[in-house]
Amino acid sequence: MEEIDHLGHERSKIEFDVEAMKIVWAGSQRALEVSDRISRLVASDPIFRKDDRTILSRKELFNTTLRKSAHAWKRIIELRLTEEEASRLRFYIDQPAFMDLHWGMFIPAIKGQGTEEQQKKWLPLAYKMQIIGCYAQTELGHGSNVQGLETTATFDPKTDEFILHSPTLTSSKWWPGGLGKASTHALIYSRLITDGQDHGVHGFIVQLRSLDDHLPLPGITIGDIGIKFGNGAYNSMDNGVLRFDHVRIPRDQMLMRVSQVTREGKYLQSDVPRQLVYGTMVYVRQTIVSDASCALSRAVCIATRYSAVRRQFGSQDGGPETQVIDYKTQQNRLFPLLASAYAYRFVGEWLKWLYTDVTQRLQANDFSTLPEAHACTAGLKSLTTSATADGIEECRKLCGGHGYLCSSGLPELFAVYIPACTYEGDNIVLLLQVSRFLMKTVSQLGSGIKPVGTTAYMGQVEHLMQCHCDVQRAEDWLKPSVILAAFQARAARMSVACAQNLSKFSSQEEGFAELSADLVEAAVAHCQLIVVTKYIEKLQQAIPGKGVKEQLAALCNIYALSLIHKHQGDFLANGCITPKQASLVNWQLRSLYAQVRPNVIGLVDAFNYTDHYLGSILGRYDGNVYPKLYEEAWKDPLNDSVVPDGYHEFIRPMLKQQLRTARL
Ligand SMILES: CCCCCCCCCC/C=C\CCCCCCCCCC(=O)SCCNC(=O)CCNC(=O)[C@H](O)C(C)(C)COP(=O)(O)OP(=O)(O)OC[C@H]1O[C@@H](n2cnc3c(N)ncnc32)[C@H](O)[C@@H]1OP(=O)(O)O
Ligand SMILES: Cc1cc2nc3c(=O)[nH]c(=O)nc-3n(C[C@H](O)[C@H](O)[C@H](O)COP(=O)(O)OP(=O)(O)OC[C@H]3O[C@@H](n4cnc5c(N)ncnc54)[C@H](O)[C@@H]3O)c2cc1C
Repeated sequence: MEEIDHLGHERSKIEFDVEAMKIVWAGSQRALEVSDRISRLVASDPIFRKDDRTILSRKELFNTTLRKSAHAWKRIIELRLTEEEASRLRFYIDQPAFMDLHWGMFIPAIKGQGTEEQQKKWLPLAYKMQIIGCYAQTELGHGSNVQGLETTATFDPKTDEFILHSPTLTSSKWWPGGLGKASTHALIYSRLITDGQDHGVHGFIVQLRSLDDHLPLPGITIGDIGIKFGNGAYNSMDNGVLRFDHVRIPRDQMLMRVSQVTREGKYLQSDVPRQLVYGTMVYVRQTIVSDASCALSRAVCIATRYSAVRRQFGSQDGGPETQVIDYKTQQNRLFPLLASAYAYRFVGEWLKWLYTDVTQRLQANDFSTLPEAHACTAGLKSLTTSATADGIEECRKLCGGHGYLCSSGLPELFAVYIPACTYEGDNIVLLLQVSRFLMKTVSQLGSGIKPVGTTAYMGQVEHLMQCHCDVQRAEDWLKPSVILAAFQARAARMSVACAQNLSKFSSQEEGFAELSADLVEAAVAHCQLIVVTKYIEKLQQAIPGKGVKEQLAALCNIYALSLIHKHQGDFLANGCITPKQASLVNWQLRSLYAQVRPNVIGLVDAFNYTDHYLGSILGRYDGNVYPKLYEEAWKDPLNDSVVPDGYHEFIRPMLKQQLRTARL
C-alpha cells in the first residue's frame, strides 16, 4: 500500500535546505553520514527493539540491557566500528546501561587520574571489556559534599596494601550505575589514611566480583538499590549499593597522578592541583550539555510534528479545523524550546572545544584555565538540564491528552531524563560553584587581573553598570550587538549587586549562605549569556545551504528574546531595559514566530531522527498518528482477553451484590 505523508503539505512549504541543516546539526557531512548509517543499523536490528520497554518487569528490562549491551559489543567488533561509530551506536540504542559508566566514567577516570604505568595496566583490559568498571563516589550519606565521604582506604605498610572499609551505614556506596549487578571493578572514592593521618578523598581501583563466576569477592556486600521513577526509563540501569569489610588491595591500585603513597607509607602531593581528582566530573558534565540538546530536540520533534497534525476548533464553512501549531499560545510555548535545542547544540560544541583545550593544557602542566572549565561545565550542565527537563514536560502538555500515553514516547523520555538535574552534581550546588567563580572575578576587578574567556565582559564593568539599551523599534532587537549588550549588562549588574551585598556580612561564608538564592540567579544570568554569545559566534561562521543561516538566526533571536521576556524582572529591575523596550521584545517575538512557522517541520526533520529512535506515535515522520494510536492500543496486554482476568473474582460478585441490594 502506498504510504501517505500526512505532513507533506507542511514539508512543501519549507523555505530552506533541510539537507544542509542536517549537516549543521550533526556537526559535519561525515558526522551526518555516520549518524545516519548507525541509526538505520540500530532501527533494523530486532534485538534493539524498545517499544515494549514500559511493560517489562524490572528483571526482564535488565535482561534486555544485558542482551543489548552484549549484542552491541559483538556488532562493534564484527563491524570494526570506530569510537565515534560505537558512541553513535550507544546513542541510538537509547537504553541507559552499565556500559555508559564503564566507557563514560571508569575509563576517563583512569586516563585522567592514573599514572602512565597504571594506564598501561588497566586501560587495555577495560578497552577489551575484559573487566567492567563503574564510578563509585556517592554514598548513602553524602553525594554533593564529596569531602564528606566516609569510606576509608588505610595504608598498611606491613603488607604494602590499602584496606578499604565502610565504617558506618551512611558510608555505603549508593547510586553508582553499573555497580548493582554488572561491574567487576569500580573506581572507589575514599578517604586516604596513612599513619593515622586523613589526606581527604582519593580514587582507588577495586575488584568487586570474581572474573570466573561473578560472585562478590570476600568482604564485599553488593546489590541493586531498587526501582526508580517511571516505567522503563532509568530502570534498565543497575544503580548499586556496596559495603566493604576490611578489603585489601595492592598499593598500586590508588590512582597516583595527583598524589602518591610510597612503599614506606609517605604521602606525596605532586604539583598537579588537587581538583584533578574531580576531573572526570568535568568531562561528563561537558557531555551532558550535548545530551541536553538531544533530549530536548527529541521532545520538540514529537511535539512539533504532532502539533501540525492535531486540529481543534476554528472550522469555517465545513472546512478543516485549525492546526494547533497555528495557535499563538502553542507557538509561544513550543518555538522557544525548538530554539533552545539548537542553542544547546552549539554551546555543547563549544564546550567540547573548551574541554579539549583544557585537557591539552593540563597535559602540558598548564592549569590556568581549569577554574573556567569547571565553572562553564558546571553552569552549563545545570542550565541546560533544568531547561530540558522542564521542556520535555512542556512538550508533553503541548500534545494534550495523547502526550500522557507511553506510546507518545514523552513519559519515558521525561522519566529517563530528569535525573540529569541531579546526577553529576545537583543543579543548585553546581550553580553555587559558578557564583563563587563570579564573585572571585568581581573581587579581582580592581587588582589589575584582567578577566578573560567567558568573564571577559566583566572587564567593561563600569560601562556595563551604566549603559542604556539602544532599542527604539521592535526590529532593533534583531541586532546581535543589542542583544549581547543587554545580556552582558544584566549578568554584570547581578554579579556586582551580589558582591556588594556580600561585603555587608562579617564573613564570606555567612554572606554566601544568606544570599545563595541571589547568587544562583546571578549564575543563571551568566550562563545564559554564554549560550547567547556562543550562538551569535556560530552565526558569524560561514554556513552553507539555501536559507539555513536565516533560519538559524531567527532561532537565535527567539532564544535570546524569549529569555529576555521570561526574565524581564531581572532586566527591568537592573535598569538594563525600559518597560517600553520589554514590550517591543514581545512584538519582535511574534514576528519571529511567523517567520519560522512555515519551516518548523523542516527544522525538526533536520535532527534526522528515525522513528525507532523517537519511539513516538505522535512524532512519526509521516504524521500518520490516529490509525497507529488506534492500532497500538490493541497491543496492550490488558486487551489480550475481552473479559479481564479477575472478572469472576471481583467484578461479577460486586455486580451481583448490587443487584441484590437494588431488589431489596
Ligand atoms: C555499547 C557499547 C558502547 C561503547 C561506547 C559507549 C560510549 C558511552 C559514552 C558515554 C559517555 C558519557 C556518559 C556518561 C554517563 C553519565 C550517566 C550519569 C552518571 C552519573 C554519575 C554521577 O553522578 S558521579 C557523582 C557525581 N557527583 C558530583 O557531581 C558531586 C558534586 N559535588 C562536587 O562536585 C564537589 O564536591 C563540589 C564542587 C560541589 C564542592 O567540592 P569541595 O567542597 O571540594 O569544593 P570547594 O567548594 O571547597 O572547592 C574547592 C576548589 O575546587 C574547585 N573545584 C571544585 N570542583 C572542581 C572541578 N570539578 N574541577 C576543577 N575545580 C573544581 C572549586 O571551584 C574551588 O576552587 P577555589 O575557589 O579556587 O578554591
Ligand atoms: C540516576 C542517578 C545515577 C547516579 N549515578 C551515579 C554514579 O554512577 N556514581 C556516583 O558516584 N553517583 C551517582 N549518582 C549520585 C549523584 O551524583 C548524586 O545524587 C548527586 O551528586 C546529588 O547528591 P545528593 O544525592 O547528595 O544530593 P543532596 O546534596 O543531598 O541534595 C539534596 C538537596 O539539598 C540541596 N543542597 C545540597 N547542598 C547544598 C548547598 N551547599 N547549598 C544549597 N543547597 C544544597 C540540593 O540542591 C538538593 O535540593 C547518581 C544519581 C542518580 C539519581
